[in-house]
Parts: sequence; structure tokens; C-alpha cells
Amino acid sequence: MASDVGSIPELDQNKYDADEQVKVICLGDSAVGKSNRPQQLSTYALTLYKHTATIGNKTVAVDFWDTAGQERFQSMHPSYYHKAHACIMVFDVQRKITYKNLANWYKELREYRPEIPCCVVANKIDADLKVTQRSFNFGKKQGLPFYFVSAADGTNVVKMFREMIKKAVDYKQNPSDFMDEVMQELENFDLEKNEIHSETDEDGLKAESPDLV
Ligand SMILES: Nc1nc2c(ncn2[C@@H]2O[C@H](COP(=O)(O)OP(=O)(O)OP(=O)(O)O)[C@@H](O)[C@H]2O)c(=O)[nH]1
Ligand SMILES: [Mg+2]
Repeated sequence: MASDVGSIPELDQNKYDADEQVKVICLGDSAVGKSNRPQQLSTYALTLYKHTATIGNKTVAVDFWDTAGQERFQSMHPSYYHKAHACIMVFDVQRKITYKNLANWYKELREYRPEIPCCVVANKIDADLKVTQRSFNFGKKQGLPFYFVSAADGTNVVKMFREMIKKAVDYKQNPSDFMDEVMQELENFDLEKNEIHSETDEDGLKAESPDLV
């Protein structure tokens, strides 16, 4: 599924001067289709997909974090959750156990990231379109957005990713978790500091000037 992000027309990998930068993580059992790749040996525990999206008039650099293998232990390393701004939880509509396990993934997510936006994705609907008539209440109970998706034929993938990127940006700019508020304050502070430096440079007062160092 994550590899499909590359086909989003608004995404342009060459834009690096983004206005905002967010981290989005994927959670879910093995083989639900998080990476949408034919079965392969899990050589790397982590794959990072870097993309640039245009949301409104802003360019957003997105780091999509995807796992391979680690989720078989039913738990992720804390660094996976660190500073994530949104989470996409995936299950396979063909395998009930992957739906049941969402509760465990969600519990772990909330231990590390109590407030970030999260959604539930029912993947592989191409295998049996009838499933879209069924209701999967886990997401509803938690008040999470829900998407029927096929990573194989692309149904709803772009829509879901775009909506989650937007939510990630909104969250980053307006965090409801205290530590995240502090992080955002620090980032703004750094930005202001850099602006002051570049203004100073334009005035010809360079940092290497001996009396300023
Ligand atoms: N029919 C169908 N098959 C899919 C879809 N998405 C993924 N698959 C297949 O499901 C299998 C598992 O997909 P992966 O993307 O490797 O699953 P994963 O969740 O990344 O698995 P791990 O990397 O082991 O955690 C592969 O054989 C994919 O081709 C889909 O939307 N429809
Ligand atoms: Mg994978």
C-alpha cells in the first residue's frame, strides 16, 4: 500500500524545500498489505518512503514508516512511534484475526502517542467486493475514520493517504499532547532563530565577523 503513494499525482519527490514535514506510520499484522509487495524475505526491519505532497498551498515532506517483520512479535520498537504525527492501521478483510488484532495495535499506539490522528484501513477489498457491505465497528467505536481500500487496484488509496497527510499536518501545527506542544514550540523557536541569522547575513553582519563570534 505504501508503495502506491508514488502514484499520487500531486506528489513530487524532487521538491525538498517543503513548508512542513510530518511522519506517518503504518501498523497492522504481517501480510495485510501495508507495503503491497509480493512476499519477500524481510531483510530490513524498516522501510522509509519519502514523499512530497501539496496540501492547500503548502508543500509537505512526508516520511512514511513501514515495517517488515517486527510486527510478527506483536509489538514495535518505541522509536517507531517516536514523533509520529499520524497512524494508518491496516487489516486484511480476508483474515479475521488481522481485524481482531487491531485492538492490540491501537492499545500500543495510544501508549506512545495518545493523541495523534489514526485511521482504520480495510485492505484487499478487490478479493471480495461484498465485504464493503459489512460493517467493521472497531474504528467506529474509537471514533476513527474508516476506509475500504485495495492496494492492488488502488481503490481509495490516494484519498486515504491525502486525508491522513492533512490530518498529520493539522496535528503537528496544533498538537493536543503536552510534549508535542513543547516540540512544536522548539521547532518554531529554531525557525525564528534561523530567520534572524539570515537577516543578519543580508545586512552584511556575518557570523564569522570576529567581534560577533
Ligand atoms: N488481493 C489483494 N492482495 C493484496 C493487496 N495488498 C497486498 N496484497 C498481497 O498481500 C500479500 C502481503 O502484502 P504485503 O504488502 O507484503 O503485506 P505487509 O503488511 O507489508 O506484510 P509484512 O511486510 O510482512 O508486514 C502480498 O502477496 C500482496 O501482493 C490487495 O489490495 N489485494
Ligand atoms: Mg511490508
